[in-house]
Order: sequence, then structure tokens, then C-alpha cells
Amino acid sequence: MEKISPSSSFTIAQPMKKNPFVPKKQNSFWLHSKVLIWKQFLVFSRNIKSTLFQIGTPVFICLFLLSLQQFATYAFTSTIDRNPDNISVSKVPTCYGSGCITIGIAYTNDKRTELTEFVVDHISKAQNFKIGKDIKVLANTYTDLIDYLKENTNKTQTVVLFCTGEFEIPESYGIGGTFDCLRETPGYNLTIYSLLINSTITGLTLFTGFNAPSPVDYASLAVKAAVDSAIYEFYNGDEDSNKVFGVEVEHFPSPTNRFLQGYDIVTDVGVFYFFIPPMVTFVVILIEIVREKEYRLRHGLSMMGMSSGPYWFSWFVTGFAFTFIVTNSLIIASLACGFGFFLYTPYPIVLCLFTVFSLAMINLAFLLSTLIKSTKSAYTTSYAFILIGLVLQFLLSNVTLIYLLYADNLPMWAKICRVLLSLYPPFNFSKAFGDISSVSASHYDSDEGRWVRGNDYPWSEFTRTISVDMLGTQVNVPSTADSVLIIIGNGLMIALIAWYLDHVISHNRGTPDPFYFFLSPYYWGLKKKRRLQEQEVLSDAGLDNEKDPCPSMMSEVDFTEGISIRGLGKRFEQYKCCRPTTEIHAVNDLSMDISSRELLAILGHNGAGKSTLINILTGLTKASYGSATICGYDIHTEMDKIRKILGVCPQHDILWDELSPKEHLILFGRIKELPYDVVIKDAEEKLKQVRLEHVKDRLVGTFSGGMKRRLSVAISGVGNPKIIILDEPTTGMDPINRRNAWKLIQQMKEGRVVILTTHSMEEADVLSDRVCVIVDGELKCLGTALSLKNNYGDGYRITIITEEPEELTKVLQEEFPAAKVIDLSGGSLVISIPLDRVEQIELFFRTMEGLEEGSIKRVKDLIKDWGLSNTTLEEVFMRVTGKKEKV
Ligand SMILES: Nc1ncnc2c1ncn2[C@@H]1O[C@H](COP(=O)(O)OP(=O)(O)OP(=O)(O)O)[C@@H](O)[C@H]1O
Repeated sequence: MEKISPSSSFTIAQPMKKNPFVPKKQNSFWLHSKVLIWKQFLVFSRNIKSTLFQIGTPVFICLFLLSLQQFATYAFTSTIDRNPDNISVSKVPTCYGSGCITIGIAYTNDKRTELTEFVVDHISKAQNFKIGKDIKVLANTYTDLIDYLKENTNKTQTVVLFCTGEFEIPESYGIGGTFDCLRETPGYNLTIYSLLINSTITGLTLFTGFNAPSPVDYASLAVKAAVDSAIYEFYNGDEDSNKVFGVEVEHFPSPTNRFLQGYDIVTDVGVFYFFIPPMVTFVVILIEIVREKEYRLRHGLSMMGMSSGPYWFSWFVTGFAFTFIVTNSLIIASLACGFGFFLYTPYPIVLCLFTVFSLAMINLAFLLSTLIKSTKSAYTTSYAFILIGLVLQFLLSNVTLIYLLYADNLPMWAKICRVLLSLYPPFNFSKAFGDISSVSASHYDSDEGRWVRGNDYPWSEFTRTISVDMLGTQVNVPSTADSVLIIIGNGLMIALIAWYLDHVISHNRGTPDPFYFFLSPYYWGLKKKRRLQEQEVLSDAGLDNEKDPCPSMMSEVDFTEGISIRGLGKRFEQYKCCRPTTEIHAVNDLSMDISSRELLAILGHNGAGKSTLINILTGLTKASYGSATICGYDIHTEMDKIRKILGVCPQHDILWDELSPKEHLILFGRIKELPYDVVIKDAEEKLKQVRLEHVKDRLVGTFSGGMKRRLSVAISGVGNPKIIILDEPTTGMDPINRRNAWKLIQQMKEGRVVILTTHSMEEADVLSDRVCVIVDGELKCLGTALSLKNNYGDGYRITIITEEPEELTKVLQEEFPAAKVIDLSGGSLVISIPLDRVEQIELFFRTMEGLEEGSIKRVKDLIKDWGLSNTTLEEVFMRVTGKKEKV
């Protein structure tokens, strides 16, 4: 196979050392942060619906609250009720239950006998009650009355007790003590009686309106009116006059809805609704970070040299920007709606409260994103979080309930609850919101029993310890400023946990740190790691050159320029019910060297372990054992340095649908710390090389698979990395674009180490300096394509068309003893001639040209047509991978 020579129209910058565009020393943290913020700005500005939804949420909420407020104001508008309903209380309601007595009469003084008889008679006539059934004399002593009531429980609705003087009730009656009904005032001829009301069987009346007295009051009034009428007649009137006193009940003329007048929706439920805008930002940030993780976009950035610090910082800045916009949108909309909370509270205090709370929630989003792997789980988690958050928020809307938690005399469990709740930012937010709204917004004043207008919120109030009277006890509550500080503390604590989890959970950064990483002085840069020497790498892996079981796999490489792999392995454990069941040995004790200026093609069947090897070398997967160095840097400890000199085209495209190819190249170029003008020039050039210059400003989301692949190949060369790793770079490309990609790869390999995995034997043949074949994670062979063909191939092969294949086979075996029959089917015969017997090829040529005499001439007579070819790499591959028996 003829190798494609680099075309003069393609230019590529030299590797880092000789690169004229070597970046000036810059602060990578700020540079990376800036470019990531720029990237996030582009992504969000192109996800316009989601961004507008985020910014518009506060406006919707304010409009919703305003309509609720309008409705409440309309419903609770106060009017003076000048003519309240009056209820006539003349008819004594009859009691419930069979055999019950509506009015029972008792007296404790014989002098009263005459009066009581008159009363019974009068009421029975006036109320149309049957004597002995509805009205009855029950007793003439108090003790008899109690005996009667004890024996006839719930049988009498009202007892009218006429009595004079004071008398003892014996202890045996259970109630004991002195009963006094002597209240005759000297000078007045008063008749005193007591009404004993049994509310259990009191007959209910369907009263009209809210102004009606309670049924018990109603019954008392009616009985009193009836008894008084009778007494009046007894003393003054005529027994048969049937005159009665009528009673009517009526409220004072007063404002209606007095308790709801001045109601403020923001004070009442504001904390519930204003919780939503920061939560929308929380959800958007959480989902976007998890999406970058799931689609390996973060890994892509890391592989190209971005560290975690700028990554999180850029997200924090993005979150801050959203918070600022969303909070101001909320404030402006609330001011426009005339909500007292916002009108009378200084702007910096409102801004500070909402910003601090929103940032704490963004940190919570960071924390959750370190635990969640997929966007689907991120959606589920965030919805669950919002739902639970809203329920809690509903409970926390009542600031009095929060204040109650600060009382001194609470049981221990309640104090623990308060401490736990104060770790939850929305709790502190609700408290601070309640503190402010109970001053600046209209609020319910329990002393006055009505809603009072809010006042300007003074700055001094912000730092003042709040003291409230709760059921007669003074409760001291932390100041609003303290609550804001606690929210800041919550945010910092959450960020710290997120930072820790990000380091120790493997799916976050590829290679996880040990759980004690923060104790290492190397982590903080207090100690510098010593560069490994070659011999150390070898002995780390339990190998050295003398003991090397497969010396051909390790060539003489410059340790600081190429790649050395020693005894590298990766085992994956598969879990079922949290227990490891099977173990996959994806890479098995692999050792080899790749020198600089060499392109190594790695061949292997599906699942052979090629991608795993590449993932280990790029730091996405941690090796289970063994070691490797890239340009002298240890993959276990110096991945940060390796990534600065690494360009990767991963197996799955790591691209943002919302960015254009040009923006991708600028993004990665800036991550490689190239100056902006160089990045722009390089981007244009690379887009030409992969034939994407005509779509350089189109969004990648609209690209075909092959176009994305070409862009990925172009990205791998950004920043002139010393090492380029290409994992199946031409998959999905059409033949023309594949050849263009090959040209690009050939130029890339000038002066660098390139590792390429592929399933295309032609690609390996065309591009590689050396080829290695991996089978089930083990390195089976390594060498130039030609040497592998020589070692593993069948030599030259001759394909012959004949009409007498059996006869020809016999003759060939006699005349060419080195030839081996590979295939005999139909009229075609394929024989191979080993490389060490190449003189037999010459003999075959001469025979076919008629230059040989003797019995050998029979060969020419039996052959109709023939052709000669070399062993292909595919055959080598089939043989090495065990798919084809050696002939
Ligand atoms: N995260 C993982 N967990 C469990 N097993 C894995 C994991 N990643 C890879 N493997 C297993 O390791 C083996 C090697 O996989 P790898 O992706 O490296 O193969 P490959 O040679 O790249 O295959 P292909 O050519 O199909 O891409 C496979 O059996 C695969 O199932």
C-alpha cells in the first residue's frame, strides 16, 4: 500500500517546543475561567427558551401574586354594616333525645313553691310545652336535684333553679362545697334564679348569618325570657295574660371583614412563591452541569488541559450572573406590583438576602451534581427537591412558627430540629424574609387584632436581635443579619462538601483522588513531586529490561519524549445487588514503548480494551495496576501536566450542540493557552483541513456524525500537543473525507507521538509506523505493518483461474514444493509462497513467461489467468486474534 505523502497545501504548526506560537506565561486559572464563562454565555444565550423562562419566572410569580392580592383586596374590602341582622330569641328550642325535658324546674326553698308552679304553668302556655314532658318540676332541694341529674344523665336541657340562701353540698355528691344563690339585694325585691345548661342535648336552631349567638347562648336567652315573663306576670299581672318578654340579638354596627382588612399576600405567602425563582436557577445549573458530565464534555475539557478550579469557578460566576439578573427581575416586578416588602425595605438588603440564598442553592446544585451521573436522574432529583422544598416552605411561611423554635424552654428534640433546620438554607431564608416582612410589609398585629401597614425598614433593624412575646414568654431570636450570615455559612459548607465529593467520586474527574487527598502536602503544592526515572517506572511495574518477557515490545525510546507503558492493567468489577459478581480484565498486564515521531496504530476486536487503554492514558480511567509515563510524566500523579501536552479525539464526540465548529476550536485553543489571534488563525486553518470551513458558524447540533468526527479530529490537534490520541477517528466518515482526515493525521504525526485505534486495516496500513494488536486486553504483537505481515502472514499469494484445479494442484505440489494451497473453490485456486522461498516466485514468473523447459511447462498449460499479491494486514489481524488458523 502506497503511503499518502503530505500535501503542500496542508500546513501544521510544529510541536510545542519549536512552536512559534508558544503561549506567553499566563495565569491559567483566569484564562480558563474566562473562556469557560464565554462558552457558558454562548450555550445559555442559544438555549433562549430556558434562559428566558429563568429570567421571566419572577415576573410571572409577581403577576400571579398581584392577581391574588387584587382578589383578596376585593373580597375583603371593608364596609360599615349599619344595619346588622337581628335575631329574635323568643322560642325556647326543644331538646334532643327521646324522653328529654326541655326545661326542668327546681327550688330550694318552700317559699318558692307558689312561684315555680306559676312559672311552669305560664311557660307551658306561652311556649306550648306539655307539663311533665317538656317542662317539669324536678326537685325541691339541691341534693334531690343532683340525685335526679345523676340518675337521668343527659335528659334535661335546662334547669331553672330557684333558690335562696347558702347550703352545703355533701362530699358524697362528688362536687362538695358550698352553693350560694342568695343574691337578693337589700332594698330591691329581686328574684334570683340560676340556669344550668346542658350543651350536649341543647336543640340547635338554624340561625341566620354570622351574627347569631351560639346555640347554648340562644337556649339560655330564650329560657330566661320565658322565665322572666312568667315571674313578671306572677308579681304584676294576670295569670291568664300570657304576656312574654321578647329578646332580640344584634351586633354593633361595625366594619365587615375587620380581621382581613389590609391583608398582604406577600407577608402571608411571599416566602413560598419567592422561593421558586432561585430554585429555577438551581435546577438549570444542576441539569447543565450533569449534562456536561453525562456527555463527557467536562472530561473533554479536562483531557485538553483544563483543571477543576476554573471549571467550578466559571459555573459559580454563571450562577451569580443568573442570580443577579433573576433577583433584580424579581425586585423590579415586585416594585411595579407595589408589594410593601420591596417598597419599604432598602434595595441592598433585599438584593443581599435573595443573592446569598440563591448562591447557597447553586452550591447545593454543585454538590448534587457530584453525586448524579445522568441528566434523567438530575431532572428527577431536582423535581423531588423542589416538591419537598415547597412543602417545607409552606410550613416555614409562618414566621411565628420559626420564632417558636428559638424559645428557651423547648424540649431537646425540638432544639435538635432547629439546629438541623438551620443547616438548610431555605429555613434561614424564610426566617430572614419573615423578619423583614413583619416590619416593612403589611402584617397582622395580634395585639390590635388587625392588619397594619408596614413602615420603612430601618438599617438598625437588620442587625437588631429580635425579641418576641410568645404566649407570655420572651423569646430572643437571632437578628436578620445573623440569618444572612448563616446562609453564607450554609453555602460555604455545601461548597466544601461538593469540592470533596468532586475529588473522591470517580465519575466526576475520571481518576478519583484517595479519600484523604486533602491531607497530602503534594495536593496543596507544599511539596513538589520528583520526576520518575525510567528504571523506577520499570521496577514499579515489576519489570526491568533484563527480565522483560517480550523485549520486542519495548524499543529504545527517549523516556522524556515518548510513552512508556509497563505492566498496565485495568479490571472492571460488575456489581449485582452491591456485590461484585464478575470481573472484566479490560487491559491485561500491558507493556510497550512508543517513541516520539511515531504513529502507533492499535488494532483489536470490539471489547479488546483499546478505549480502556486510551482512557487510562488520558486520565479518564484509573489503572488497576502497573504504570505508564507520557513524556516522563507519571499518569498516576502528573495527569495535570500530561493534559497540557495532550490532544485527544475521543471515541464519542465531545462537542456542544450549541457551539459552532469555530467556537469549539477557539474554546480548546484558549484552554491550551494560545493567544487569541493565533487561535483564530489556527481555527481557520484546521477548519479548512477537515473541510468544514463552509459551515464554520453553523451550530454543531445540526451536523452529521461524519462532520462531528472531522471536527473532533481537528480539535485533537489544537495547541500543537506533543502527544495526540485518536480513538477511531474516521468512524462514520465517507471515503473522501476519510482520506482527507488521513492526510491531516499524517501531518499531525510529524514530530509527535500519535496513538490511533481503528478497525480499518487500510487506515492502520496507510498511517502507522508501527501496529499493535490487542486481544482480550493483552498485547499480542507489535511491529511495523511489513514485519507483522512477514511474521504472521502467509507470504505472497498467487490466485489462479483454471479449468482443472485438481490436476493443477497436483502439478504445483510437485514443481513448487514450498507452495501451500490456501483456497480451492470453483475454478479458482489460491496458493501461498512463504517469504523465505521467494525464489519460487521468480521460477513461477519464468514458467508463465515460457522461459522454463521440462515438466514444469505443464503448469502454464493448466493456468488460464493468474495474479500475485502480498499478505494483507487484515489477514495478520485475523490470525493474531485467533479468528483464522495458520495454514
Ligand atoms: N466502565 C466499564 N465497566 C465495566 N466494563 C467495562 C467498562 N468499560 C469497558 N468495559 C469492558 O472492558 C472491555 C474493553 O472495553 P473497551 O471499550 O476498552 O473495548 P474497545 O476495544 O475499545 O472496543 P470497541 O472497539 O468496541 O470500542 C469490554 O469488555 C467492556 O465491556
